[in-house]
Amino acid sequence: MVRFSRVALAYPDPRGRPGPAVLRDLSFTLGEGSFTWLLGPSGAGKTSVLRLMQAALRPTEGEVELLGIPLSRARRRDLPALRRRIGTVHQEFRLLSHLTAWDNVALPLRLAGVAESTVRADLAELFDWIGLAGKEERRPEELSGGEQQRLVIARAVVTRPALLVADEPTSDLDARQARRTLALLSEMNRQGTTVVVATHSEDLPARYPARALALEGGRLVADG
Ligand SMILES: Nc1ncnc2c1ncn2[C@@H]1O[C@H](COP(=O)(O)OP(=O)(O)OP(=O)(O)O)[C@@H](O)[C@H]1O
Repeated sequence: MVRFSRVALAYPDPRGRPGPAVLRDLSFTLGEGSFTWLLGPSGAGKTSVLRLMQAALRPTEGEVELLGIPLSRARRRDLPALRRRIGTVHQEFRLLSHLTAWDNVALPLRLAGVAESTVRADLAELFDWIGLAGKEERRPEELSGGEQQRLVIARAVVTRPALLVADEPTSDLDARQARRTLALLSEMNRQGTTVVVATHSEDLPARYPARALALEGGRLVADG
């Protein structure tokens, strides 16, 4: 499902030359249907790993294979189709403020050309699932932080991605909302989606025991 083989990553410096390596010699495999925590202090490289998992970047060295596709061999024009099979939940919500809750979640389906009758049926079910039935016409600013985050999760899973990647999805939420968000992610996992969640919280992984990859200085320092 996800395979990193001796991956190194360096961002370009302001002159376009490779800067220092922020990921080094990273190798691991995540099986289909697995749930994985990605742990490590700020700057350890968690977001960079997730950006590789979203096919938003290619590694400087080594290979990243996503859903059976090695990024080194993927053509640029094939990447959008691959990215559509990967759901992402970011630190910042990135909801579109001028659209209603309903239209934010409907957007990925409408962009994919899904019939409006299917959109209606799928979204009605999703709004129930995230506990936002009755708030479909609100704009993001009229929802609480926890509600907005659940909306982001609905938007990430509405296309039924094979892989769901979440970067600090609970960092701005209180403990109750954080647990609720995690419950949605683990429910997706129980239904077969491969899930990866980056966090620097120690509390959440203790609550949802699963494999944990720990990064420090761009290297894998623990896997268990
Ligand atoms: N676009 C970029 N250009 C240059 N360097 C970057 C870029 N993005 C991240 N870095 C550097 O890469 C290293 C790893 O950053 P990354 O964001 O992956 O870590 P992180 O573990 O997700 O941190 P945090 O928990 O603070 O989000 C850091 O030293 C950071 O400064």
